[in-house]
Amino acid sequence: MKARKKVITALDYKNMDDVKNLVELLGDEIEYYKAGLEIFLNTGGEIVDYLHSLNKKIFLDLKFHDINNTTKMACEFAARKGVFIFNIHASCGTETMYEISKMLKDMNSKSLCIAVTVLTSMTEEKMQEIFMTDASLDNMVMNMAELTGKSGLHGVVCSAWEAAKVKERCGENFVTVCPGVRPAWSASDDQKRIMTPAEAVKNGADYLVIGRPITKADDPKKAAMRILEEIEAVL
Ligand SMILES: O=C(O)c1cc(=O)[nH]c(=O)n1[C@@H]1O[C@H](COP(=O)(O)O)[C@@H](O)[C@H]1O
Repeated sequence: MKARKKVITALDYKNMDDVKNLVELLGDEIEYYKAGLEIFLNTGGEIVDYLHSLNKKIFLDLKFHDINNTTKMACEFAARKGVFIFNIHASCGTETMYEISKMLKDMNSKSLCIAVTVLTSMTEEKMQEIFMTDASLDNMVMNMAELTGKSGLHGVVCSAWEAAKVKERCGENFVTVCPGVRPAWSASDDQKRIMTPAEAVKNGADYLVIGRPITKADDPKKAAMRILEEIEAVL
C-alpha cells in the first residue's frame, strides 16, 4: 500500500503506555510516527529509542527556535539520533538555516531538516496581527519556503492549502509535510487551515501529519485504515 509512505501519525500522549497501546494496535499499517513536545518531554526522550527499536521512522517535532548556536546544537542532537525528519522554525532565519544545512552535510546525516512556516492553527487575520503586516498568509508561507530552500534545508511544514504552490516555487523534491489534515468524518479541533487526506495528497502534500482523527477515534485502527484507503484511492 503506497499510502503507508504518506501518513505520519502524531503521538500526542503523556506516557509510554498510551504510545505502546496505539503503536501495537496499528502494527505494520503505520510506518511513520511523529514525536512532539508532549511525549518527548514526558518520557525524557525515551520515545525516540522505543520507536527506533521497532524500526519505525520518526518525525521529531520539537520545533527548535532560538539563537543560531543553540538551534544548531539542538539540530545536532536530532541528527545524531538518526531521526527521519526533524524541524525548526523558519523564523530562525537564513543564516541559521544555512549553517544547519552545512552541519548536516559535514555530519553525513541522512535526517531531513524542515522548517515550520505558518502554523496550521493560524488564520491570516491572526498572523497579520502578530507580525504587524498586510502580507497574505499565502505570501508569508511562500517567502519562508523559498528562504528555507535557498538556505539548503530539505522542506517545510505548511498546510495542504499551500503545498502545491510551495512545490511550484521550490521544486518537486522540496519536501512538504502537512498537518491540519481532517477526514470529512472528524472534528477540526484547533486546526484552522484543514484539508481532507485525499485533497491534501492531490494538492502536493508529501507527508500528512495526522493525530487526533486516529488517536481519539473510538477505533483507532479502523480510523487509520479509512484514512489510508482514502489516500490510496487518489495515488
Ligand atoms: O510541526 C508540526 O508537526 C505541526 C505544525 C503545524 O503547523 N501544525 C500542527 O498541527 N503540527 C503538529 O501536527 C499535529 C497535528 O495533530 P492533530 O491536529 O491532532 O491531527 C500536532 O502534533 C501538532 O503539534
